[in-house]
Amino acid sequence: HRLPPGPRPWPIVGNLPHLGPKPHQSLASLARSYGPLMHLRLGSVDVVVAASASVAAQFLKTNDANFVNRPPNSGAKYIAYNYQDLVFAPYGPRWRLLRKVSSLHLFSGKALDDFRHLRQEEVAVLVHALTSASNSLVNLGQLLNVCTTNALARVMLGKRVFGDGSGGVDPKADEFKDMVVEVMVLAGVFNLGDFVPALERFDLQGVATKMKNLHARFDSFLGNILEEHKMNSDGVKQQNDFLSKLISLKDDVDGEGGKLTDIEIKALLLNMFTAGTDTSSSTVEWGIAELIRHPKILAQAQQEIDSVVGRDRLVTELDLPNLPFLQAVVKETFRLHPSTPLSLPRMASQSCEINGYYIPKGSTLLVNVWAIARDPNVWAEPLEFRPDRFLPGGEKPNIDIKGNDFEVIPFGAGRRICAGMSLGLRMVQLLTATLVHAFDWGLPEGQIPEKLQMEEAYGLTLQRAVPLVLYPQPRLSSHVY
Ligand code: HEM
Repeated sequence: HRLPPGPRPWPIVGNLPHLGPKPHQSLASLARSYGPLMHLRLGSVDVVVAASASVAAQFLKTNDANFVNRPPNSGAKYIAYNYQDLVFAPYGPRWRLLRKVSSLHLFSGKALDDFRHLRQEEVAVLVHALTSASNSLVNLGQLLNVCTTNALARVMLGKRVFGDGSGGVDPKADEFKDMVVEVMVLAGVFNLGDFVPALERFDLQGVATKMKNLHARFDSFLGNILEEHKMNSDGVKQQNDFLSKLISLKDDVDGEGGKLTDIEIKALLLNMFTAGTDTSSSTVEWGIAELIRHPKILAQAQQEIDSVVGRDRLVTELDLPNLPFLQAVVKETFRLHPSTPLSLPRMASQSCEINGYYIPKGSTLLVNVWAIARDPNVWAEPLEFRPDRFLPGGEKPNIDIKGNDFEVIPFGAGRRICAGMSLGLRMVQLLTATLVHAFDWGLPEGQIPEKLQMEEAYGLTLQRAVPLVLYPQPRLSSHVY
């Protein structure tokens, strides 16, 4: 029963103080002392941390069946309708049903193709908004977030949720993004009550209270949408959007219990709107920031798109397979800036052995995807932004980022891999390609590309500490805008 090595725990709180303000960074530096498979004790909970590709593969491939559940946590309890959602559902028939319904109507190849025009329309709205602002500074992350949220809303609800379609800033959109970011910040807090049961009722960090308040705001937003939808769809012919399909599911189509309760429907919408908006928009924001720091790479990406698409129209999703350099830029962005640096936690259903070490039943597994993708034993000059490492002749020409090659797993891996990977990847590629092709980017006066701030903020998702603020300068034929 030899546990993996790790730092010595303090009484009661264990290794919680070791996590510091940015746990993915602290855990990466601890792994440099203790190795890629580490054991920590957070309060009374055993936690194991995987920080190399081969250790992650041991957990998420060889032993994936033992790690298909997520550990109990206050976010699932207070925000995600007490585990009635997809992200935190216990592995079993209800998880399978929620995942199947989402895959079929949102993420399958057919669903993605059916809704391609909606994503492209929303991206065109964003381009229009950026063009109108071309002599002034824009907060790129904010506008990207409006775009990803509206694109998702049109597929899920059949309509935008924010703005008048001009792509400009709507105070409601700001509030919604803040709510999503707050979910990620709260879900990223290592809440004492989750690890020291005796302290749970005192809610010392105030996390549970904030979660309950935030849940109430989301619930009222989602409850209104659901009621409105039910009223509008009464007697009218079947609508094509995801929510209408969820509402009209019938009982037990295939013996797995096909009908969803109102709570399950709201919980699923909550999952998609939180997991599927800021993850994609902030990845694009990081990518554009890297390209601004690397003008030669930006020029090369623009040249590729110009030669495939020309300068008389915007990029479409159908162009993406013909843009290998752009795809390499996106891979490199996901490598250095994975949206969820510690993935989402998993839990050992049974005790098991990994690399000769004992992993106790009930242990929480954290996979440090951020550290894995910067591992100097696997990547040459890991901190450099070098997309050509993914191209023929580079160090990792054939690697994909879809959970098969453990050196870079921004979407996780195994049975509980990101449900929205296909959509997230497409949206990030389309947005990055469009922003690169349609604009040159100017920095505010006094800022220079090499010195652009690249600090990370705290949270379950990787936000920029300083938002990217830029002057967009159109570079295509004027009729395109
Ligand atoms: C940049 C894009 C995205 C990234 C990097 C990302 C990353 C992740 C990661 C790391 C996980 C945990 C996987 C694991 O446990 O192994 C996850 C789960 C999940 N993601 Fe994403 N995600 C992205 C976009 C999306 C989108 C667009 C949606 C939906 C609209 C979505 C919905 C989900 C859901 C529902 C789960 C839970 C799956 C389950 O527990 O079965 N994600 N995502």
